[in-house]
Amino acid sequence: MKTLASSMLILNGKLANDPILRDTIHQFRERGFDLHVRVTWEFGDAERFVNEAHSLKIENVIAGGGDGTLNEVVNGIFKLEEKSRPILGILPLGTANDFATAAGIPDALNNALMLAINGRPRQIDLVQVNRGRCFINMASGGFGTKVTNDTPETMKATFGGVSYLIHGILRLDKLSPDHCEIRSGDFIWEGDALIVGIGNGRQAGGGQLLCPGALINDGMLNLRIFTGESLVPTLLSTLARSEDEEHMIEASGSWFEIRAEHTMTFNLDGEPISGNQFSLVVKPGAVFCRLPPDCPLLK
Ligand SMILES: Nc1ncnc2c1ncn2[C@@H]1O[C@H](COP(=O)(O)OP(=O)(O)OP(=O)(O)O)[C@@H](O)[C@H]1O
Repeated sequence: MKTLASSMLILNGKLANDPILRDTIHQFRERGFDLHVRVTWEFGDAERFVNEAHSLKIENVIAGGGDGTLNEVVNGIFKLEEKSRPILGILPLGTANDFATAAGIPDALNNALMLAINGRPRQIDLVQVNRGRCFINMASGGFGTKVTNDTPETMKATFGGVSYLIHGILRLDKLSPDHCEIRSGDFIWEGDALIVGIGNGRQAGGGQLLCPGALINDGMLNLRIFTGESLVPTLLSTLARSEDEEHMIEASGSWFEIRAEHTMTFNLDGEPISGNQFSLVVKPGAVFCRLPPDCPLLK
């Protein structure tokens, strides 16, 4: 008889007491699933739990939270020796869940948990930044990043994903474009970037479709730059027409380098990183992830 694979759910502590989640986990255990749960309290916990799962030889590690929790779990997995990396599962419980949404992970808790435990594992790319942390979904810079990083928790709790947009519009006057140079192979661009999206996945910042053609198993990154010196008119036209070619630059490559004279902030799956030089390199097929059969992010 085939034994069920063991799984560890690494749950963001903000969500630990949700009664529906508690019920769902109990139901899975009653059905015979070997499901361990660990709850984080702060940054760093998720990675420690990944290490624990690895030493217990647990097959599936499930990120239960938003994009930030997913990023921490992915980084924990990436640091392990490639051959013994556990399989990633995703239980989207955050405010935005940008990666999970674009990947077609079901909203219903029990369906998402079943997929995370039993779905078909697919080999997907990660992206390493400055030879350090990885992201699975997207590096976004400029307007979108400032908004995502500054959006207050109370606003997220009240308005959900839309709060990023509301908060951004409320503080338009304080935002300015980033002057930078971006290159990859033959591609080189220098100018004022309003928003920079470099995607393994497709959307960031609570539903902003920055890299609509990106795939997570093609060994490539998709770049989209929204340009403009005058923030308000450009932003408004960009929001109104997503195919505004005059203000949009696109490229793809297996790596990108970005240089800026001033400090720029990039948001890697929800976690900010600041500096004036960034190198982004695809790590092809770095992790196995359980995804829906019709996942739009797979080629
Ligand atoms: N118990 C906790 N309470 C508050 N924050 C926590 C806790 N445990 C971990 N964290 C931190 O929460 C951040 C990740 O949050 P996560 O992305 O999962 O949720 P979110 O912000 O609601 O989601 P989203 O990014 O989709 O808006 C990480 O920086 C992590 O270190």
